[in-house]
This record gives sequence, C-alpha cells and structure tokens, in this order.
Amino acid sequence: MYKVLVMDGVAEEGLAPLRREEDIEVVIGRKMTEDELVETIPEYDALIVRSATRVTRRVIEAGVNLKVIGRAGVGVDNIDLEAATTQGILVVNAPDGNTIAATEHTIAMMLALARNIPQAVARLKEGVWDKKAFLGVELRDKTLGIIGLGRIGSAVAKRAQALEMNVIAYDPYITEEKASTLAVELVSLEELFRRSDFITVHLPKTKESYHMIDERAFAMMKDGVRIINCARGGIIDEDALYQAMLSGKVAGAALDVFEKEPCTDSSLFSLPNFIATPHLGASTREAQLHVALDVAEEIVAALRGKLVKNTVNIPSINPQVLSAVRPYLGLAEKLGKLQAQLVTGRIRKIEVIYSGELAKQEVSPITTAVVKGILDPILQQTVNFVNAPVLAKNRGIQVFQAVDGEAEGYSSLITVKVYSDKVEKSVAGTLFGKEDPRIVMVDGYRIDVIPSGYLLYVPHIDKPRIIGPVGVLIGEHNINIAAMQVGRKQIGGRAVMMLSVDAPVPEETLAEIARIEGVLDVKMVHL
Ligand SMILES: NC(=O)C1=CN([C@@H]2O[C@H](COP(=O)(O)OP(=O)(O)OC[C@H]3O[C@@H](n4cnc5c(N)ncnc54)[C@H](O)[C@@H]3O)[C@@H](O)[C@H]2O)C=CC1
Ligand SMILES: O=C(O)CCC(=O)C(=O)O
Repeated sequence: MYKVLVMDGVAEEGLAPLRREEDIEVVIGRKMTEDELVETIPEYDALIVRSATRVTRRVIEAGVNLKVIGRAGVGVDNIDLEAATTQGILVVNAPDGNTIAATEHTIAMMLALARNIPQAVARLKEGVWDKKAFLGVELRDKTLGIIGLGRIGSAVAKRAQALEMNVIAYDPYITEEKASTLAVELVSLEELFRRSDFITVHLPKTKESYHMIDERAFAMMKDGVRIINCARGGIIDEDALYQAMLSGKVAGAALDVFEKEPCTDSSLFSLPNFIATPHLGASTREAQLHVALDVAEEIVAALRGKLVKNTVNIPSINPQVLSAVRPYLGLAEKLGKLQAQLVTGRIRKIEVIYSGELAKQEVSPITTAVVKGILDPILQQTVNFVNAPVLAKNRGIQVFQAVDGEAEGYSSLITVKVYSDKVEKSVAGTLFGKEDPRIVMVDGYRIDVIPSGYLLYVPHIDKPRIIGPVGVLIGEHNINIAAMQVGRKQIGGRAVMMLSVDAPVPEETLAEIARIEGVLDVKMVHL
C-alpha cells in the first residue's frame, strides 16, 4: 500500500487519479511546522505540495520511504532539489496547468495599475466619490517589456498585442525564431529597461535572476515606468523598488509574489500607487483542477515506475527515445554491477562507449543505468536513476560517454570501462534479438554469458589442468555448473573463464581455486 500526503489545499477533484487506485491511500494534511512534517513524513511514499509547504532538507532526509514529491504548479523553489536528488527522490511538477491563470492575473494587474482600480474601489467603499485622484493611462501604443518569454511570458505577449501594445522581450535562452513567431522583438536587458513603459517578469528565481531589477536597473528605466511581478519574489529588490517609487521614478507597481511569503507587512504597503495580491496567480478553479490532475497522474506513474513526463530533477526523456533505449537499460545496469564486483581499488573514472546502431540514439539514460549498476552494490543508500549521476560526482568519479563505430560484429555494443587507482577493466554487452542480454567481452576476451545469477570469473594462463580442477573443486561442494565460457586471444597466453553456477561458491573453495597453478585471480559475482 502506498501513502500519499497532500498539503496546501490541492484541489480535491484533481486527486481522482490517486483515489481510484486501490493500493494508494490519500491523506489530506493540515498546515504543519517543519518539525511536524519531519515527524509525519517517514510513513509516506509521496508528497504533494503547492507553494506554502517548504520541503526542506530535514523533511527530505526524514522521508525514508519517499519516492516522489509532486508540485501542483510550476515553481519548485520551495523544494530542496539538491537534497531530493541526493536522496534519490523524484521531483515532478505540473508546468502547464496554471499558465493561463498566471497570464490573466498579470494582465489584470497591468490594467489595475494603469487605471488605479484597487485604490478607486477602496476609496469608494469609504464613501468618497473621487474622480480626480484616479486619472489613469491607456495601454494602447505603450511598450511592454517582458523578461522571460516562456509559457506565461508568451501568453502575456499575445494578450498584450491584442491590447495594441508594442511588446519587446529579454530572454537569452529562446531562439529568434520563437520570438518572431510571437511577433516579439528580442532585446538586451538594458534596452528593455530603457524602452519599456510597463515591465513584467516571467522567469524563475535563480542566482542569475535574483534582484535582477535593482537600484541600477531602476536608474536605467523611463520615468513613470510601471512594474509587475507575478513570477517569484526576489527577482525585484523590494527595497530598491520602494525607493524608486518614493522618488517618482516608478509610477506604479503590482506584486503577486514577495521575497518572504506570506508577506503581511512591507514598507511598500504604505505607498498609494503600490498594489498587491497574496500569491494568487494560479488561484483559479480551472488552474487548480488542472495542476492537481496533472500532478496526481504523475505521482501514480512514478509510484508504478512508469514514464513520468514532467520531471524536475532528472532530464525528461522523450517517449520515442525511451522506447529505443529501454531494452538496453537492464543490460547496462548488469554491466555496471559486474564491473563493481570485478574492479578493485577506488574507482576514479567510468567510460561508457556505444557502438553500432545504438550509437545513433540518445544514450544518456543508458549511461545513468551503468552508473547506477556500479554504485548500487558499493553504497549503503538507495541508488536510482535520480541520484546516480550526483552520487558519482559527489564521490569524485568522472563519467564519460562516447560513441565508436566499431561494434565487433554485433548490431549494437555497450562497452563499460572502469578505471580505479589499482586497475583498468573493460566489459562489453549486447542484446541478442531485441531483448536477450549477453556479456560478450571481458578485458577484450570474447565470451557469451547471460548476465544473471552467480558467475565465477577466473582469469588464468591458457594451459592444461586448469579448467578441470576448477570444475572438480566446485563439484566437490555439490554446486552445479550451469554454463561455462572460456575466452583467449592466443594459445598459451592469458585467458578468462566465466562459469554460471547455481549457488555461491564458498570462500574456502575460492581460495583453493586461487591456489591452482596458472590461475591469476578468482572472483564470485552476483548479478
Ligand atoms: N504567481 C503565481 O501564482 C505563478 C507563478 N509562476 C511563476 O512564473 C514563472 C514563469 O513560469 P513559466 O512561464 O511557466 O516558466 P517557463 O519555464 O515556461 O518560462 C521561463 C522563461 O524564463 C526564461 N529565463 C530563465 N532565466 C532567465 C534569465 N536569467 N533572464 C531572462 N529569461 C530567463 C527561460 O528561458 C524561459 O523562457 C516561474 O517563476 C513560475 O514559478 C507560475 C505560475 C503561477
Ligand atoms: O500554487 C500556487 O498557488 C502558486 C503557483 C505558483 O507559484 C507556481 O506554479 O509557480
């Protein structure tokens, strides 16, 4: 039975995909302190939040059963992604469901700013009919500067154009083609500051965007500029905004988000031309239903080990790519696991080389499977597709991936080379047919072994009285040999023997095998 904790008032109707699963129990959590959440979380397999709950490192480390954290929305800045990744917990979000809600809120804020609507409503409710105090401005022919031309920025651009505004944008990560499809002029940040009558931000809060709009930026802007932030608090420096509004440089500002939330006290609240909402951008019935449905479906998929679309802490994999590489994931993991048991010393470098047909595919998921296979037998903690690359990096292991046309006669070949401070070892595998995995090479010696169960690896000198005595010693312990492969490059040179056995060979027998003259090493491997 899986248990899912749902926080922050995520829409009940949207939880239907979870509620219809018989082995999933949904628990609606009340507002909790960090300590309370730390105490509660160990019994849960999944957690769903909006923006209020802070999923800190402490919470994540206490979540010993957590497999997935879902954000019913876009921004994941309330989730410690690094901690989740290290712990092997998948983080998913619902990036599309609230785009229109946040877009319409932005347009509403811009119109409210231009026409002083909140202030006029408040005055009228005080019983004052004051027409003179609220002279507004029109949007038509004004320049709107959009910082961040993603989902919401693009949708804001379309609506602003319908209001006959001239739209310019700054987004160094999108192409000129995308901007021109939207009929938006891409400009530098400085030019956007200099030319805009209204500026709206639609980008995540990152190191780069933190206080992107600060004192220096305000100094570059037109007198009387109006500023909107329905993205994330902290992109605008609130102290600098206060000063710029006091001086009259900024004619009005509308914030839906604040650097510290909830924000119930701010010097900005004293300014008549400042308007604000309490992070309402995504608060429409439609958006809340959509994000809840999207995230609930993702949680079900993640718990079932199925394809998850909107992953935040591992690269999302295109379904076509996944179906091409999926058959190789198991083989890759086994090759990694084999290496982990053959290699001695501290691993410094892993190199995964792809040849043949496979070399034409996007192979990074296969490389991750190799790394997972290598680290899993070595580390105490759970190693999965989420944390394998991070754990390798944290341990100072370099991971390289390369393609090489030479597949040694196989249609596709995966070669895994591991370099430690003591040895350098290479193993290779392929699929016979579409799904029959085989280890076909160890240290350049050709073999043909099914990567499963117990394997005995015996490198030796190619001469008589080795294979027989090894078989006898194993037989004496009543252990059945299911298959045997010997690979050599030249008569009388080095060779490798790989035996599939039905049970582990005891330590003392391994020691006896190692004493046979001509045996160079002996290792029991379990795949
Ligand atoms: N107020 C609210 O309730 C809501 C807030 N949001 C927030 O709105 C923001 C935008 O959301 P989406 O449009 O869905 O995201 P998105 O990922 O589709 O778009 C973000 C855009 O910002 C651009 N960008 C990133 N760093 C940049 C930089 N340093 N300078 C300029 N551009 C940069 C990216 O290239 C991308 O095009 C996010 O921060 C999200 O959390 C989203 C929904 C509701
Ligand atoms: O869930 C909410 O109310 C906030 C949504 C939001 O900020 C986001 O999706 O980034």
